[in-house]
Amino acid sequence: MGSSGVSWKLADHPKLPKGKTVAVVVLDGWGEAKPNEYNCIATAETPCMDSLKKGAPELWRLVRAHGTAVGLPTEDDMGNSEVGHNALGAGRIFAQGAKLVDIALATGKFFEGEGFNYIKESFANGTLHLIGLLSDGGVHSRLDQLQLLLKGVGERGVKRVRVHILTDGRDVLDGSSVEFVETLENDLAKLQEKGIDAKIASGGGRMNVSMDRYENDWNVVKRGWDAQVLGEAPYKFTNALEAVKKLRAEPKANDQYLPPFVIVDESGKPVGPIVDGDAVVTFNFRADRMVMIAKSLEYENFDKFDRVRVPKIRYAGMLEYDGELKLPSHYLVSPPEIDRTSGEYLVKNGIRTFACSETVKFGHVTFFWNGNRSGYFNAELEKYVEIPSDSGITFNEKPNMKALQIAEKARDAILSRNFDQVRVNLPNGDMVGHTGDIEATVVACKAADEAVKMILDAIEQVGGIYVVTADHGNAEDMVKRDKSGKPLLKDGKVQILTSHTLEPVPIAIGGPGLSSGVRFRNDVPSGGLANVAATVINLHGFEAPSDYEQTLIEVVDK
Ligand SMILES: O=C(O)[C@@H](CO)OP(=O)(O)O
Ligand SMILES: [Mn+2]
Ligand SMILES: [Mn+2]
Repeated sequence: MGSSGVSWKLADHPKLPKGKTVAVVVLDGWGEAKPNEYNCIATAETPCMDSLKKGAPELWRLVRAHGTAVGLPTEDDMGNSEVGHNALGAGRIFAQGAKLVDIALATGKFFEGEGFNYIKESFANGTLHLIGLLSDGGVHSRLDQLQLLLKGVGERGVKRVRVHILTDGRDVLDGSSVEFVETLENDLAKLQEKGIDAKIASGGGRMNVSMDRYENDWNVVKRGWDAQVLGEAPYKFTNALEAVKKLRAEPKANDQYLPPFVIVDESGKPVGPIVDGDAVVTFNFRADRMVMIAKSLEYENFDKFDRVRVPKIRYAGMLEYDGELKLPSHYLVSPPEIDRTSGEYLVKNGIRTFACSETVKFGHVTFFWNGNRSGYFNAELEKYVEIPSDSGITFNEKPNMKALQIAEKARDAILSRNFDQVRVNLPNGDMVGHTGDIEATVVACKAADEAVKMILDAIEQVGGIYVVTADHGNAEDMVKRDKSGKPLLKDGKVQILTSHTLEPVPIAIGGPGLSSGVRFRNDVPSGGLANVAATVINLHGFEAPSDYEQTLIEVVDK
């Protein structure tokens, strides 16, 4: 037993040997769907992934990657990277942020906790600012939760509310921002009827304003700061609906990338800069794209950009966004406590681990994989490598991204024989899929397939084992469909789907180091991403902890 009372020692697997190099490849946004013109994976040349599927039927299968299989509230919730990598790494299903906030709101605990009491102190003399993604996508935030929050603060003495909206178009259809703003304006009007001064104060597209992640581009957060805190932005409007409609009318405009704007009164003064004595809530529950803004709002010493004026505020996150950094120090709902992840077990059993991706997904194979924990468990046994992503472009401009460089790093790590597990995330299908550019997404899928090939070749050379899977769907379906599966039209054109999907994802295992007789069991038909951890632990020659979701493999005598 360790000092924490956890017994970290894993039992030897009765049949599987230790000492094989295991490559774990996560294709981001790579689901399985019928081939058709909107399935970029099927359209793309992907000889490597095709051969895994066709080559060994007992070593290829599908696993669930959405809804309750990954801890989301309902089966209508698409998967996403956070919940997907959490499940892959943790081997168990934890109720995720979306669900935890739902429960806290339903039971009323939301309004009784430390975080809420803290911000409430500003209600009498200050303004409450709510900053977050205005969307019902359910990946980072949900509109109905924002509505309940607004109603709740209205009933608890708030006098002045300012909402700083970030438009989506990534987890929901492009163009849907207009309806979301209309809905929000209605809710604010209800508060106004009760005598509460409630308005939208600023806005901008999520990829352009505030929601950067993994320090890819601090300018994104700065643009948000300027609009939300300083009340400065290149565009000024007297009303948010007009703002979104006018900005969308620009050629090539798109909800994800709307420029920052502020709402001003008749005299041209911004209606809601953040000032001393105010309270601020970032209402996204998901962590990755809130860490940077949280730092800018909370840290006294901060040098990522010039904040110009730093108001004394009471700030709370919807959730705690980084458990290691204790960031932010106040939050409304406690995050899932994801403990005893496979990464921690394996390192404590001597498995030397290498993990790599490019910036936009680096935290996925490290932070999310390790249960939302930053840093190493044991720096002597682990190495995490981040390849800088391109910034300031949309990824359809360079759909190959850094797939090749990631694969080269993985190859070198495998061939060095210094690592027992070499884990990567290949972002292409997802990041390019989110742009809605079908041609570019086809190129992206080909690039990801080539990267997989390079890693599998290296595994071949060292006599290792590979596990190739994905975290959720995206590139396999690029069109919005009706219930019967037919593409939905709007103004005579199909509606392009930029979001993730509800599709299952493939998992393939193999390689010269795989013991003969290993095959997928057929008694785990509804297996999901959380079953992968036990599978990988087995392939390293150990039995998984008994409370992990069961392994997907068995070893039959041959
Ligand atoms: O870009 C993101 O933040 C989400 C979509 O909102 O994608 P992923 O879960 O793949 O990171
Ligand atoms: Mn993903
Ligand atoms: Mn994505």
